Amino acid sequence: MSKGIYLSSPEHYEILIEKYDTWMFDCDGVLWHDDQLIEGAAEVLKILRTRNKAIVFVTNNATKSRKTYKRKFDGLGVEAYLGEIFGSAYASAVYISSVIKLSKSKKVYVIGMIGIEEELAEEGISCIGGTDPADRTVEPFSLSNFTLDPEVGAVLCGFDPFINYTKLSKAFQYLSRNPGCHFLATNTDSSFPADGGVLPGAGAISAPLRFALDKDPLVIGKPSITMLDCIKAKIDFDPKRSIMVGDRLNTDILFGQAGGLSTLLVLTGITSEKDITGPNASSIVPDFVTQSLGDLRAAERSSR
Ligand SMILES: O=C(O)[C@H](O)[C@H](O)COP(=O)(O)O
Ligand SMILES: [Mg+2]
Repeated sequence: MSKGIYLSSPEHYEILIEKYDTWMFDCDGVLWHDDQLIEGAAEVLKILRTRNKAIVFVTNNATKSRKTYKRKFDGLGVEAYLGEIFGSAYASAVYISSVIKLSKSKKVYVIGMIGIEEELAEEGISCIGGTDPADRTVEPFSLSNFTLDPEVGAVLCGFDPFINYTKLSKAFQYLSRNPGCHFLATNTDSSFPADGGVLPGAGAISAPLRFALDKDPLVIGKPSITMLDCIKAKIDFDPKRSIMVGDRLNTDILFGQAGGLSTLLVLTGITSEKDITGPNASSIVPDFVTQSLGDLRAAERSSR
């Protein structure tokens, strides 16, 4: 089973940089862990910009809006522009407004963070739930205290560290009692690489709802082509001259492959060596593999 071309020499990295005009980067596990930049990542982005490469950031992390991500990049001293940033909260809000075309009189019940609320507001879509303190209760949920809001036309579920039985029960009411209510998920990553280890991801937040409803949501984020459509609506690129750099096989690499891009897997996030070699290797095979994005700094030395 081919396991992708392991890059190791400065020449390898130089050839790779020369070969692609558009570089799409996953964020968690590629550029950073939480607020800790991965060594060399910022330098590599600088090298690519000096080589006139197009840069796109594509994250399934729905906790932040594009504007908040721009502030995060600024705070970390990493050059980035709002138009380069695509998060699953943004893609979900665009999907609801432009594809579903949810009436402006309708609302979205949100399981998730302020990133989703801000992107929905940008699209002129009202929402309830989300960061509402009333939903963050530890009190048991009772239907006697619940009134279904007839204006809720969609439930959008993203990463929510305040997940609880109340949030799940309210979402369950909207989805089980209104057959026309859309069930959407920003992404279904099972876990994510945090600073210091791995934590349950957005997929672990929506899993109880999927089980209770015996129904899967429409997933907006990687590997869904919906996320790529959102990028294509804003950025022209030639998939044959583009590469997707990610740390997760079943989101980032599948996303790149679905879009006809080349793919580079880095081992600084979720995927480790044992996932791509040996008897239990995944059937998802990236084009290229390297330990860390920072390895591409070596290209500079070979081009001197
Ligand atoms: O759990 C999540 O929401 C995602 O796993 C996490 O945020 C991944 O973000 P990405 O690696 O796509 O930047
Ligand atoms: Mg990642």
